[in-house]
Amino acid sequence: MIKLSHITKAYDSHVVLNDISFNIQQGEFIGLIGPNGSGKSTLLRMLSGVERVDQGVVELRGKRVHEYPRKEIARWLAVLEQEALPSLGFTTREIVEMGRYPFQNWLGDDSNNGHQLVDRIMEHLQLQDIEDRKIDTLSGGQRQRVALGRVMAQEPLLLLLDEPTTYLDIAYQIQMMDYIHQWQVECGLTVVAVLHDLNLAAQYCTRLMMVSKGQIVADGKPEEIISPELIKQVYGTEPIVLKHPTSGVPQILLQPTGLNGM
Ligand SMILES: Nc1ncnc2c1ncn2[C@@H]1O[C@H](COP(=O)(O)OP(=O)(O)OP(=O)(O)O)[C@@H](O)[C@H]1O
Repeated sequence: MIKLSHITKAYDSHVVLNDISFNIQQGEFIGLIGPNGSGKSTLLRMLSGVERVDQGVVELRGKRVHEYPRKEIARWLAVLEQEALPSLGFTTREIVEMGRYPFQNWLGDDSNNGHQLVDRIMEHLQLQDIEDRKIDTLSGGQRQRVALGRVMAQEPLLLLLDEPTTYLDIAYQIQMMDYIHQWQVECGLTVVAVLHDLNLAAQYCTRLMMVSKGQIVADGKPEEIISPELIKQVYGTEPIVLKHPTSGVPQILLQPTGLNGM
């Protein structure tokens, strides 16, 4: 699905991504984790093709990302970013319908029964009660559900997410990740998500890539990546790592440094 070969990207003379290579298979749920400023969002922008690499090659489904016309790539690649919704007076339903744009002809007709799909998504994400509300009147959690509805309407094969749970309370965080996980499992969706919350990342991702100073310093299953040693090496703070009592995945507890030795 995704093949990166020797990607390098610099802004001015500051190297942000340094010789990154990896492959991602269809159906994987990848978490990009790592400290602030390590290059995670930049890497996501290289994957979606909105920014060009300086060196190296990004291939999606066997073809260089920049060789795809934008409308064609939008039929199978969707990006969910923070605060990416337009706010100029659109309703919830209108925003979700925008996801169908890549499938419409010049008359605005949808080639694939898009209306029924939008109805199902509105129901699945419990958006019917607010379908006529302008999105600038919604809460942060509701807006994030609407943004998810729009990318679901796109029916992508590849979903790129940048911090999908920021600003959400714990119930909405779990709900959001559950929706995405269910979609990934049922439809064989490939997901690449930038996540700061290492506990959510370990719960939902099949594979984690730790980004540090523009390089992938570790790549593997959550139980291989979430270790006190690696986290200390990369973040400079050493957590306690425990096994989740029901799922068995590693979970971290932070240790305030001022309490050490008390
Ligand atoms: N358009 C840009 N112009 C100049 N520098 C940039 C640009 N985009 C990113 N950078 C720099 O590249 C580095 C990596 O940024 P990036 O946003 O990819 O990191 P990140 O790991 O996603 O960070 P965070 O976790 O804080 O969101 C940072 O030093 C940032 O300032």
